[in-house]
Amino acid sequence: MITVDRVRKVFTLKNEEFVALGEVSLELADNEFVTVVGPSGCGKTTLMNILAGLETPTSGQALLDGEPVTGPGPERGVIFQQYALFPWLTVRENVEFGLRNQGVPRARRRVVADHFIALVGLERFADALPKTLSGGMKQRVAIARAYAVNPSILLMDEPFGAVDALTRVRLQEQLLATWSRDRRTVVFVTHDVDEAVFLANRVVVMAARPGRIAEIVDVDLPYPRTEQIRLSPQFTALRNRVWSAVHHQEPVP
Ligand SMILES: Nc1ncnc2c1ncn2[C@@H]1O[C@H](COP(=O)(O)OP(=O)(O)OP(=O)(O)O)[C@@H](O)[C@H]1O
Repeated sequence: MITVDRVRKVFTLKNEEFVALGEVSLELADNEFVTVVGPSGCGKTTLMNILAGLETPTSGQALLDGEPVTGPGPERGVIFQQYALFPWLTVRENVEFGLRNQGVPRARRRVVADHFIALVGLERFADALPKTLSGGMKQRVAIARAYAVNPSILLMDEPFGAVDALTRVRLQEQLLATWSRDRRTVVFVTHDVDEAVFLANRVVVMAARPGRIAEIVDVDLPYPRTEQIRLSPQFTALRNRVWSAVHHQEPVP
């Protein structure tokens, strides 16, 4: 279980304090798929960085199964938009990297890496260096690399932001297929309300100034999420509800 317990994050810039996160509290059960949406600057990335152990809260804490998060850990796979690949390693070597750290034997590493490279549709580029790939392709390598080490928690911050619309739908479907086969906890930040509703069993809507949770919407649509579900009136109703929670926020005086 992930617990966010009264987390506050204040940044100080030129002696001015900026409250990126007010008191945010949230509990995520194991194997939940939670998406986080909200206007720019509402603290989504700050929250993810705190869960990833890359940033410490000013007060309050994040806990994993009751243990405070004090840094990154192998049980948390991180896929952030800015999360860079190693430029001197090929696609396959990048995907194998975490497995190598875990001491997985060479032959097994290759099988696992090739499986996830195929899952993101990059078989033909397994021996290529990152600099020869487009932004969206690099992001797919980062996804394959995170999946390969099989973390129990996936933290994804706008992972599909840089990919084209068609690839995006394909990656959404693959992510859900992987998650359905092999459930794990996913926290997924997006700007895209449709994506938030399509993927999640709960959508956390955040508001800005100070960053806080505005509303949590349960998405009681069955999995697998099919195109039929995407086109259903229930989906549209939920999407409209999340949309208005994001776009019609009362400014804080
Ligand atoms: N290291 C930092 N120093 C100072 N201010 C920061 C820092 N990191 C974030 N902030 C500020 O905190 C606020 C929240 O930033 P954050 O990146 O978490 O928002 P976000 O919801 O992810 O935004 P976006 O959707 O635009 O990525 C922003 O106003 C940002 O300027």
